[in-house]
Formats: sequence, C-alpha cells, structure tokens
Amino acid sequence: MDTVLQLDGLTKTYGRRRGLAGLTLDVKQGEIFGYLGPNGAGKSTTIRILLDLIRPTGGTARVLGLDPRTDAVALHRRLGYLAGDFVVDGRQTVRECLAFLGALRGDGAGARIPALAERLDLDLTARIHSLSKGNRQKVGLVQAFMHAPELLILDEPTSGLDPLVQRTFLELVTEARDNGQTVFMSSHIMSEVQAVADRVGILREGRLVALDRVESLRERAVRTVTLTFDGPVDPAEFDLPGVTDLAVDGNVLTCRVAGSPDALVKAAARHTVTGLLSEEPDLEELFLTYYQPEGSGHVA
Ligand SMILES: Nc1ncnc2c1ncn2[C@@H]1O[C@H](COP(=O)(O)OP(=O)(O)OP(=O)(O)O)[C@@H](O)[C@H]1O
Repeated sequence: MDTVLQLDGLTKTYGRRRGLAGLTLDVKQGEIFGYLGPNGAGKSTTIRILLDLIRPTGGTARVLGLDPRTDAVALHRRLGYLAGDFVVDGRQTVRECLAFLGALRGDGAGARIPALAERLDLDLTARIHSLSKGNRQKVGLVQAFMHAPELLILDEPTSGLDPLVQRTFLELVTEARDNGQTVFMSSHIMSEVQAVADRVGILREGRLVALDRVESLRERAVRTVTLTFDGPVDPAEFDLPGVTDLAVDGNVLTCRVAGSPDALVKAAARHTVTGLLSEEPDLEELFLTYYQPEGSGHVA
C-alpha cells in the first residue's frame, strides 16, 4: 500500500514556543486517519507544514511522495484542504465562490457542487458574509471535496456543524475512503473521530503519545458492566485482574472492566445470570488520560 503522508522527525518552534517536537508518522493510501489532541497540541502546525503554509524547523514531510516545499503547485492540485479558519471573499454568493474555485480545480469539480451543497443543506444563493460559522464551514467542505482529490486534509472539519450535518460529513468521508481517497482529519473530540477513523494518532504538547487502530483502542478501553443473578453473589469471586469499582447489591453486581471481559464472564457463568448490560467502552475517557499535561501522572 502506498504511503500518502510520511513525516519524519518533524519539528517546529515558534521562537521559544514549541509547535512540534519530533513527529514521525506514516499515513497509508485509502485510510481515514484521525489526528487528535487538545488545543495547542500542534495539530494545525502539522497541517500547515503539509501545505507549505509554514516551514518546519527540522525533520522532513513527504505528501503523496512529494516535498511540500518544492512541489506545492503539483500537490495542491491533488489534495483538498479545509483550513481551521476557512476564509473567502464575503461579497460573493456561495455559488460564485464555489464556481470560481471549481474552475481553478478543473477535473469536473464544478459539476459536483450542486449535489454536495444539497447534501450539506447549503444555500448556494446566500452571500458569504451573511453565513453563520456552520454554513461557512459547509462552503469549506464543498471546496475540499469537489474535485475528489487523492488526499483530503481537514483541520477541525466538524467545528460549527450541527449533528445532522456532522453525520452527512462522516458519510462523505467514508465514501471518499471507499473511493480510494485518503483522509487526514484533525479534531479534539474523540467521539466524532471514532465513528469513521481507521487509525488515530494522539498529539500532546507537540509529541505523538498514542498511535493505534480505533479497534485496538476500544479493546483497551474501560467498559461498565452490570450483571443480575438469580440469587446473591459473593463480591470476592469477582475480584479479578482488570475489574475495578466492584459493587454488589443483593443480586446485582456492577463494575468497570479494562480490556477483555473474559475473566468476568467466566466468573459470572458459575451462577445463573438473569441479566447482562455492558456499556460501550468510553474512549473519550481513555483519551482524556492521554490529554493530561506532562508531569500529571499519566505515562503514555
Ligand atoms: N504563529 C505562531 N506563533 C507562536 N506560537 C504559535 C504560532 N502558531 C502556533 N503556536 C503555538 O504552537 C503550539 C501548537 O499550536 P497549534 O495551533 O498547532 O495547535 P492545535 O493542536 O492546532 O490547537 P488548536 O486546536 O487550538 O488549533 C501552541 O502552543 C501555539 O501557541
């Protein structure tokens, strides 16, 4: 499989401020990569380097096999980009703005505008300056997707979108992946990424602190389990590795389980189980542990 993004030891300092501290990361063709991190972690810095909007202090970045610093023109034709602060001329109508960008991109881009606008519920006749933040974001999404680029680089793409439009956005991303396109999207919200991403990287203070498939993260995350039995049970039987917050109230046992629930299920099976409820692992919680500032106890 082709490597679409190849970052090696990428570093960026802003004077004495650190933007990125030695980022090494590969993204493969046809994957949706969720780039997560709290505010100020360095997500936009990374994306701006990929687009050659800023230059790294050290390390290298290859995008679609090219160097963003020397091949920017060729690259921009092959990728779709949504900036965190998408800005266009406010006096035009949405249709004029998108038609202009579509003509620049060529490749049938203009023809895809009406369908994309309809799916995102974007009014093409409105003037850009009259749009709410969410509607401006939709304009940004249409211009990023309209030429079906090989690579989509999206900085906080769902910011300002209502839940219905967020869902449409996630469909667009999945369709792009099914079409062989690659998606690199940043976010600070796990839940919106876990629905679509194949892999996730978590950035904290300019460093990658986790990099894994969403499925693997899910397996490691903590879930809450409630078991109901046909009679009282002894809590000591359920004092198992990975089981915490164990509470038994008559016939009902609740606990939290990290990783595989196998040992718990086997212990429960020694009794007659009349009810079982297992809540989805809380990935948000797992992520928050990665978000703790350095020195606050968590070791990634
Ligand atoms: N132009 C700049 N001048 C000085 N410091 C900067 C500049 N741009 C970014 N930084 C600093 O670099 C660090 C990373 O910022 P960056 O914008 O890349 O983070 P982010 O993960 O995209 O966060 P956000 O979600 O808030 O945009 C922050 O400490 C920020 O203050």
